[in-house]
Parts: sequence; structure tokens; C-alpha cells
Amino acid sequence: MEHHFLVATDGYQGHVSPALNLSRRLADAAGARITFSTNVAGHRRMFPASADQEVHEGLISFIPFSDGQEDGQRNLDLKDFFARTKSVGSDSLSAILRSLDARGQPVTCVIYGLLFSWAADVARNHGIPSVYYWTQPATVFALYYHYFHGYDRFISSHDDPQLPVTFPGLPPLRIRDLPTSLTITDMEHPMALILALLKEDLDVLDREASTARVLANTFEELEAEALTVGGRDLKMMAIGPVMSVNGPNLFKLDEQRYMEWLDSKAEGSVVYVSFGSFTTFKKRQAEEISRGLRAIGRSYLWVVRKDNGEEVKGLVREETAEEEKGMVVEWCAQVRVLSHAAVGCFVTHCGWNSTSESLACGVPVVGVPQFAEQPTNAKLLEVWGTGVRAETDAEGVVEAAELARCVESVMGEGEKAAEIRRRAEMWKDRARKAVAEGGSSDRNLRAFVEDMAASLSPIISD
Ligand SMILES: O=c1ccn([C@@H]2O[C@H](COP(=O)(O)OP(=O)(O)O[C@H]3O[C@H](CO)[C@@H](O)[C@H](O)[C@H]3O)[C@@H](O)[C@H]2O)c(=O)[nH]1
Repeated sequence: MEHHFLVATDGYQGHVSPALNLSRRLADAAGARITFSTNVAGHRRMFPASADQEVHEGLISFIPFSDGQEDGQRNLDLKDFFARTKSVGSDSLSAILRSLDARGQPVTCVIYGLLFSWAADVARNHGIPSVYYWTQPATVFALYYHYFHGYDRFISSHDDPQLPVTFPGLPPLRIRDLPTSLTITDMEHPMALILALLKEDLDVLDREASTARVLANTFEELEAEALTVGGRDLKMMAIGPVMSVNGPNLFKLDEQRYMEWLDSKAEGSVVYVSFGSFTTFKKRQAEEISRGLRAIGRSYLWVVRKDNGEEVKGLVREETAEEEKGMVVEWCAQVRVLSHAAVGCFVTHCGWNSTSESLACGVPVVGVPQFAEQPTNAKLLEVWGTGVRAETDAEGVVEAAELARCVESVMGEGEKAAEIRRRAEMWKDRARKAVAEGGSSDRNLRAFVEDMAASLSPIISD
């Protein structure tokens, strides 16, 4: 029997990217067959011409599951949205497993992403092993793990953002560095619901006990201690950073010639600004960034997605119209951009994909975290020495002068800035070695596949 992994994820760019990049690694490194399954809305965005049909790319087949919300619009409130995803998604994923079985291509392992604990239940009902795919830093996983294993009251009893807080095996943190889901007090806040779903994810791992496995999109050299958080009870394997210059892109790539524009710029001279696939710029934030970039006076490439709305887009166009120094695009091939020698600084919201891409490309960072685990990622960049966190107001807005100060602190002349650039180069080297043949992440991925093969043996001998 051959390996056949079913990789299940929601349809957001921040989760589809690492899920597909893991799928590609599994296919390349292990020659495994992959069925990649995201919801219909996500599938349509990946393959606009597919008319919801299966798509094939080498060993990878893309088969969408239904979550009952095919138009991708959030008509439901968040609680109903997740409940419907779970009920319709479970039936649909189950049907996919049955039909693959009927085709003579039975799935041998289900790999599921964040907030998808129901996919583990589907796998269990089919008698198939499942593996959790953690697409944020191991440190964040460790924080949640501790939180759900006795540290919850400890955190909620503090509300001073500057208060130090310590966890076994993790760097010293302050309340402000924690994922926002751990510090909110309003139980109606969307992050409270996310926290409840994360608890379900971790409950599954507790339930599976010694057979639980987690693949993590990080690497051992970066987070050795955090990866051991569950001790012998939890097998956590670092297989990252997974990334690719070939997307996937769930947004239409801008047709402007930004790579050629970068070619015309001096090495390390351009500031790249992007807040990922989810956060939109508030009007005030767009104004502050525009003023900040003007004050900095360096060239910049700025991603302002279409869904920021006409008002913000118009404002950015106006602010930057006279400036030949700046280029504003709606979506770019970010890994290509970060890999370009001209880029000298990344102003990011610190989503984990962007954060790990900055490390793997050796680009120093100015972190402007917005929500979720982004404050922790920004803190980690300071711990690893490759970036600084900008001060923001209560709404997460960074002011022009603060942005300028931070950008200079990583791109400027001083010894501190030079040290940040040295650290960025060092981590780039380590990240690349980890995923190269024989590196720690490459070895872990192969060991994982062998491990799964061992669990297949009884079936093979049938
Ligand atoms: O013009 C662009 C802008 C972004 N990207 C890519 O889009 C992804 C964005 O991912 P990420 O940086 O993680 O941000 P979000 O889209 O905000 O990701 C969500 O999912 C992440 C993984 O769980 C979390 O770390 C974040 O907090 C959460 O907001 C990255 O791979 C980028 O390379 C592009 O390719 N082109």
C-alpha cells in the first residue's frame, strides 16, 4: 500500500500556504500521494478556472470539501460559522475519504490544520491515523499547552501589559507579548471563540496521548526547548520553515513590474510593507505609514490589498502619487520579493508565515503586530535578534515617527542595526540548512513518513 496523505485546511491564505508547501515537501521528499482539501471557497480562489472540479499537480490532487458556505462570505456570526464548518465539513470530508477508498486510493493518514479538530474525529471514525499541523511557532503552541494545563488563572489575574510572565522552557515574556486570545477579558470577543477551538485541538492531542503527533512549521535550531513542551506524551516534529516562491496565491497577483522595479534599486535599500492576507489598513494607519515612509526617504514597496476598500486605496495613491520612490501593489509574490537583494527591511504585522519567511530570506523586520499570536512572533524576532517591535496605540496603529525610528534602527548606520543585519544573515543560513537535504527539518520529515509507514504495516500484511 502506498502512502496517501489527506491534508485538510480552512481556506485562508495564512493556512493554505503552509499546508500546500508541506504537501509539496511530502510529495518531493517521500514520493507520497497527497489529496489537498480546502473548502470550496478557498479552492475557487486557488483555481478560478476549475469550476469546483478536482485539480492535479504531480502527486497532489486538489479536492475541495464543502463547509456549507461556498460563497466565502461571512453571512453567519463567527460561532455559527465554525459550527457549520464542523458539521457540514465532517460529512463532506468523510465522503471524500469514502470515494478515495472506492477508487482504490485509500487515505493512510489525515493531516489537519489549526481549528480543525473535527477532522481528527473524521479520521478516527474511518480508522485512519491523524496528525495535527501547527502553523505557528512552537513557542506559541507551548504557551497554549501550558495555558490549558494549569496556567490559565495565572495569566488572567494580570492585566498590566508590562508585567513579566514566565513559562517553563520559554524566554522571559511580558503580558503584552502573549497571544491576544490569552489576555482578553471580554468573553464575547472573537478571540475567545478561537481560544475555545484551540482548546478542542489540544484536547484531541491529550485524548490520543502517546500516539499523538504534531508537525510544526518551525525548525529545531530556532525553538529547541519549546518543541519539547509535551515531554514524552507529545511527539512534536519541526519540519519547517516550509515556503515556496510559487505561491499559492489566493489573491490576484498585481501586474505591475515590481520585480524589475526592485532590480533597479541598490542592495538592501528598499522597505517592504505588508500586513498579510487578513488584516486591512485602517485609514489612520494608512496615513501614518504614508507619512512615515515619506519621512524615512528610502524606496518602498507597499502591499495594499483590494479589500482595503477604495477610501484607503485612494488615500495611499494620493499620498504616494508624486513619489517615484514608492510602489504600491495589490498583491505580490512575497517570497520572491523577500528573496530580492534590494529589500533591506520588512514592515510586517508578524503573521507566522511572513515572520518565518523573513527569517529564511535574511530580511530584518519592523514588527507591527495586530492580533492573535502576532505579538508573540514580534517578541520572538527580538529574542532571535533579527527585528524590533514598533510601539502602537491601543488599536494597533503605529505612528509615522515611530515607524521611521524603527526602520532606521534596522537599516541605519549604527552598530545595533549592523548587528540585527548580521543576525538576520545567520538565521537565514540556519533556516536554509534545516530544510536542505540532511538538515534537521528534512530528517524529521523523512522520519515522520517512516513512522507513518510503520503504522501502515499491519494493514500491508493483511
Ligand atoms: O502581497 C502578498 C502578501 C502576503 N503574501 C503571503 O501571504 C501569507 C500571509 O501569511 P501570514 O504572514 O501568516 O499572515 P496572515 O495572512 O495574517 O495569517 C494568519 O495565519 C497565520 C498562520 O496561522 C497567523 O500567524 C496569523 O496571525 C494569521 O493572521 C505569507 O505566506 C505571504 O508570503 C503574499 O504572497 N503576497
